[in-house]
Amino acid sequence: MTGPSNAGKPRTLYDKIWDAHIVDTTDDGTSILYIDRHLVHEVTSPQAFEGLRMAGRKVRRPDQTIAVPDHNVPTTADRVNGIENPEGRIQVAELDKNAKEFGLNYYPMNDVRQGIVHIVGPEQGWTLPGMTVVCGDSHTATHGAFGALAHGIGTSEVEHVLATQTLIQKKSKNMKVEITGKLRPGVTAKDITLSVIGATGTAGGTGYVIEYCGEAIRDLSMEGRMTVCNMAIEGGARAGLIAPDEKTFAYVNGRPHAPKGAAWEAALNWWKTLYSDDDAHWDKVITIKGEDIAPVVTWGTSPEDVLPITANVPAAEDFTGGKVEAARRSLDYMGLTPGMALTDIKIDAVFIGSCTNGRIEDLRAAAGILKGKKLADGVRGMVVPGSGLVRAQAEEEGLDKIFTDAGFEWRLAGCSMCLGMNPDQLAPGERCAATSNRNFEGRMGYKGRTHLMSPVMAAAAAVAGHLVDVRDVMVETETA
Ligand SMILES: CC(C)[C@H](C(=O)O)[C@@H](O)C(=O)O
Ligand code: SF4
Repeated sequence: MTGPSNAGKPRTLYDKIWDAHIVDTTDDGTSILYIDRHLVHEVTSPQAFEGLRMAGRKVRRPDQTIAVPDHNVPTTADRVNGIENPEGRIQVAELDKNAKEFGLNYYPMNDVRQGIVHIVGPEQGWTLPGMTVVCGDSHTATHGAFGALAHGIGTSEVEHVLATQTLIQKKSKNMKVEITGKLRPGVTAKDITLSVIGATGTAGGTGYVIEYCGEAIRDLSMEGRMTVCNMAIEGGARAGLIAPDEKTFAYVNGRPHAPKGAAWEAALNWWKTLYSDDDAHWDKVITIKGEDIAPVVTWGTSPEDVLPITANVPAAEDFTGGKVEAARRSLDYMGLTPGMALTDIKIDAVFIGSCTNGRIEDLRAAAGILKGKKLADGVRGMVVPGSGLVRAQAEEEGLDKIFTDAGFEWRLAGCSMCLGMNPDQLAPGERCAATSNRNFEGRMGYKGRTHLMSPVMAAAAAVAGHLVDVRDVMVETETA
């Protein structure tokens, strides 16, 4: 067995967390990592629990395993009977059975703490700096915002982690994405993360763990940092990380499962060592000026199909190689004419929610634009808080009223329309301004069309009835 041997050498944040979790490493560099927190949802866990049961094994650390249904749950009042698809009903019932049988930390559908797994984890203080966090879900990258090494795993790995609280991994390379300086008004964390993917492509991060840094990242709230890390996976990276700082500690402090008293002080001492050393080695570095980032929207069916809202819809010929055909297909699916202004794209629906942008700050930002306004004629809108607690907080602040007055539906927590695994779906051909993270063909409903953007951009589009530059709306509001 080889233990951490890099102490003393300059290391990145990723190196430090990795080294601190090695149980063993073989000669080919494959390691067994200790896993601190294991989140499970209903979609990718039933077979893992079944495998465990068949092997006569138990969950190694039920106290560190957190279960919550999110993908299939209806966001309307009748949660239990509202699950239309039989498979979804079985998945939710299985999670309920497994969570109880194995004694997991469990937030069932009728618990106010239920919500999207990546919103519940941080909210409950399960996600802490320096931890390894895994879940059978690609957007586990979200938790990297706390300076935790967090990534998705497959169902067989879910079973392995359940049984052993460890994971077999090869180390990724180190990539630094620096966003320098300040963001301009109207530009948000979502614009940062989409712009990075626009610059690097969906494969740009393949083989890497990304650390996001720079003034514009430091300036973000924890909510914004989660939005950035959430989409690291869309850029192909294994995980995204942001070094913890005072904002991180303040967010974590006092959460139900955060350490308390002397344990808090000890944790804080370790967390304060979690940054990349000055002369640490980076395998790839990308630098983007914060002031160069504009509010962006996607025009195609891949998150890399992204442009500033001031641009026109591109033509397939604007691309090279395999991207030409991909762009042609995207444009055809999205029903767009090359050369038309992005702001001329009319929408039928607006979805504000998901693990990318379903937190309280996102709802506040959207409500800020929607206050005293109405959804454009013929446009339907849905606001889906990321958790029951986000929903309660929003109601306390009167945000629900702003949304319903504007004509939006105010729903219960879940993945909702982000992934049409539940009753919330687009109708064929419907075009949606969405705050989620994937614009794949049919994801939000058969033949549905998705344009990804920030909450303020989605809110502005809701009022206009077409994609619009939120900065124009902000100017109107200021001068009104
Ligand atoms: C269902 C789940 C496995 C999937 C994921 O891994 O990301 C989903 O959350 C998604 O966003 O597509
Ligand atoms: S909200 Fe969307 S992206 Fe997030 S876990 Fe649910 S389906 Fe996946």
